[in-house]
Amino acid sequence: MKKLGTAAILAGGKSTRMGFDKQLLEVSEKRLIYNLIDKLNKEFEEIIIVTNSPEYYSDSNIKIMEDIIVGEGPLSGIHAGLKCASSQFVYFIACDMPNINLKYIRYMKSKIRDLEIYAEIYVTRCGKNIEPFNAFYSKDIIIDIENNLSQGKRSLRSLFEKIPTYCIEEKEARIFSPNWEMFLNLNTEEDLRNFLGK
Ligand SMILES: Nc1nc2c(ncn2[C@@H]2O[C@H](COP(=O)(O)OP(=O)(O)OP(=O)(O)O)[C@@H](O)[C@H]2O)c(=O)[nH]1
Ligand SMILES: [Mg+2]
Repeated sequence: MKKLGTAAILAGGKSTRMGFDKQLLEVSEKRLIYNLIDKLNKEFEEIIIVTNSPEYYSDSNIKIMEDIIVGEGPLSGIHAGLKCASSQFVYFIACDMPNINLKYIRYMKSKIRDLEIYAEIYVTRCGKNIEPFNAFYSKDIIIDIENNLSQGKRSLRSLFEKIPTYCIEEKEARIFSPNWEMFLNLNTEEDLRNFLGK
């Protein structure tokens, strides 16, 4: 199996804070998710959208995957993305993250390929927290996600605590994205207005 090569976009959330389905977000009259796909195509051979509304994507040749364990939040999406992926590690991004940074993706890939450490998740630290997206997860953790969800553990944090996780330090990541724009996510209408400069 190839080590790298698959990217997955999570697009199956409830968008409660935004008030409309975020997978339909538009920037300059183009659907944001298609911008993400165009960029990811430069760095990945396989792109998967994990959504529960496949009808939104009839016009595209990307892979569409629906949640297998439905209704458990981001872990549902990561689980389905990993199941569907043909590479060992999968890059995950959320459909509301407009600033994909290809240089940082390449940097993370080089860590996965070249570091002589064992990790199944590659994420970035931000203060005391961990950024769950713009990150890589291994197919080997599918079973751990299933175990967590069967015990009602829906948080990504409980996953990071139990699985060998490599954290890129905030200082290191800021070299690529000084204002942390590569982790920006548009959760509310205000976030969207600020992003569009309106
Ligand atoms: N496939 C899938 N993706 C999900 C699910 N829940 C959240 N996501 C995705 O995970 C990412 C981060 O989630 P949030 O930003 O909290 O999105 P959300 O849950 O739709 O928004 P809120 O309801 O406002 O919290 C987004 O890309 C969501 O689409 C789910 O149950 N399935
Ligand atoms: Mg969000």
